[in-house]
Amino acid sequence: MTLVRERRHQQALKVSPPPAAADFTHRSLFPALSPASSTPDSPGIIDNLSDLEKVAVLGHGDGYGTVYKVCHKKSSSIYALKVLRFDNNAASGVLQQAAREAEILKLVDSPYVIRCHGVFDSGAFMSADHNNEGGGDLCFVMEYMEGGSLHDVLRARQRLPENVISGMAKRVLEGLHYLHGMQIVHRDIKPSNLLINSRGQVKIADFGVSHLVAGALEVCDSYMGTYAYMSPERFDPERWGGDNAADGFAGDVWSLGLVVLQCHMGRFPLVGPGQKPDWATLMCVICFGERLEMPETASPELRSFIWRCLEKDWRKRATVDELLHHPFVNTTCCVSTDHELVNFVLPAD
Ligand SMILES: Nc1ncnc2c1ncn2[C@@H]1O[C@H](COP(=O)(O)OP(=O)(O)OP(=O)(O)O)[C@@H](O)[C@H]1O
Repeated sequence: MTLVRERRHQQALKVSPPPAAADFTHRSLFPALSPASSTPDSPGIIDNLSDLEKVAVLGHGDGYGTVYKVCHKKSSSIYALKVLRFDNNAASGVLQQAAREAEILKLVDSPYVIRCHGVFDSGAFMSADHNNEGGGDLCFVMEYMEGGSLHDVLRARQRLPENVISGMAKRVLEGLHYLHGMQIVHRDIKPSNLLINSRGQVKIADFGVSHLVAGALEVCDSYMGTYAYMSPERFDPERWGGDNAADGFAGDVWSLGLVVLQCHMGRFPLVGPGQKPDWATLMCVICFGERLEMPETASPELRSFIWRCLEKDWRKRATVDELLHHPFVNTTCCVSTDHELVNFVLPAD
């Protein structure tokens, strides 16, 4: 409990940005990202941000980011544009996060992970909305996911039926399998980072806190993502033997298990109904509490799946490979097809 007492002052659900890195400035970040790149199968090559027209605001991130629905004027294709705005005082941790997201997005190419069609470092796009205070924008042109996030779906539907949960879980596992194969640990799997399109495809988004396990992009070990979905070994590495390398993959599995349980229960599972998950409560439940009781309303397959994900000792927790063979995501009659999933998520008006 000493740890709880020591850290009780940290009430926010977000980890603070890492300390400033001496050599990480606007100068070293932005030139590395220009010019924008387009993938070969993008519907139209996006040469310039002025090719895009704002259609609507899709959502806001943690204070630095806004996501717009945009139209590519030449091809009439629709994209999502995530704009991260920095002023001259932007903390270097935020710049690191943005650079990390850009670098990782450039590497990934999977039907289970959000596709990035280009990264721009211009201030032009936001200049109509904001006073130009000498800062800059980092803009990610991403595929547009019409169904929004799983967070939006849960807000509208509360609980999801098991076939929809298993269909979603299977797709997220495929995405994690791909990312982990690239030595990328996501570190922030949560409902608002799982997006759904009009074909019923579920894709992993938001690489702000992702982490390449090996290689030059391993820039910050202490920046870890949202507390609420954080595994015991990431919350309290000393007690649970976290070492920031091997356990990283297991941490993504824990987060997926919590998301799956939340989809079944219709609320965040680690605190009581209506209770806010503050830091101290989460610490107690995740690091010191007993293993969660599996809900009796769930099928044996679902209970077993969640049980294997929420094993507190990361060395005994299921791997993504094991879970891909689990009956919960492999019983044909129970796993929703893309068609069933999209009908549930995007019901006809
Ligand atoms: N590619 C996309 N297509 C459609 N909607 C999107 C897309 N990307 C993001 N959104 C919407 O915009 C919202 C904000 O996304 P953003 O990535 O900025 O932050 P977040 O994931 O909600 O929060 P955080 O900053 O904590 O990660 C999402 O919750 C989602 O509803």
